[in-house]
Amino acid sequence: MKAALLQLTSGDDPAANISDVGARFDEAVRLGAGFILTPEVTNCLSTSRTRQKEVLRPEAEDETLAALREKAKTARVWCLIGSIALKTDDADGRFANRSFLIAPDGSIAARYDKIHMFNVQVSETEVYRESDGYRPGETAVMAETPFGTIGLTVCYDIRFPHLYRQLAQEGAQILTVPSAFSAVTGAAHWETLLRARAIETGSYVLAPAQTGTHPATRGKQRQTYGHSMAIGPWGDILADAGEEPGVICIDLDMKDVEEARRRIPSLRQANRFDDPE
Ligand SMILES: O=C(O)CNC(=O)[C@H](CS)NC(=O)CCC(=O)C(=O)O
Repeated sequence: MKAALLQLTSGDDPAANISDVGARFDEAVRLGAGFILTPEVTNCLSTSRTRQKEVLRPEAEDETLAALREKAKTARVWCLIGSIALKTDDADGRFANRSFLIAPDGSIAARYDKIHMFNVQVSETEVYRESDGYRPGETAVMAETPFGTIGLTVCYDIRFPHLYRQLAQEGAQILTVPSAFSAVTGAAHWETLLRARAIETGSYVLAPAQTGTHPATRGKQRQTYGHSMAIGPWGDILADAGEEPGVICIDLDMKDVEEARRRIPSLRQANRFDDPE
């Protein structure tokens, strides 16, 4: 199975983002991809709560979701929409940061709400409080496909290794980590975190990412790190998209997952530290 990771510079105008991701999606189909993955907040990357309230929609009304379902159906491909920011019925008015797996008939095969919120002071001037705007998810999600079992995660989840170990122990072979990583932490940690999760779990790690300076009609512009990456189950970097928007492709073969886990069986060995008694 050929997988394509789309690297985007989404702004805060969902209509513009749909035409951008649509063009990259078509390019991936032309390249022969049967599984196409998009980054976190494919529909709207914004630093303004006011803007988000104006343009975000509930799941049933979201046009990015509808457009990508239609495109997956027309091309008969699988699609992991890294995430869509959505309105919810949350009492505090918080949004969901939700990842979707779309099947080749256009149906929604799985949904996952990002569990770990990016509440971090990256530097003196760069502070994130994701849980102010988003309601965190509470459950891990896996989905079977004909080319492998997928464990769905998003961005900051990458820093919580127990989630990945649990997904892999329960059968996931491909771990998806769509992201909008900050430029500062990306340079320091991104590649190492992705490769570590692949090595620890003997799994593919597919991380389509946002890149560059994101256009904003309201609020501050944000910078993201780019370097969308596909890591093999032995920890090797199979592809790196660099800093420009674009498409990278790799071949997925679950025999490589089996082989990595045969050589290093740590996934099957006990967590001896869980219970020191
Ligand atoms: O804000 C939105 O609309 C969508 N959410 C994101 O972009 C999130 C929260 S700001 N980004 C991350 O989790 C980056 C993590 C990161 O950079 C790290 O772990 O170092």
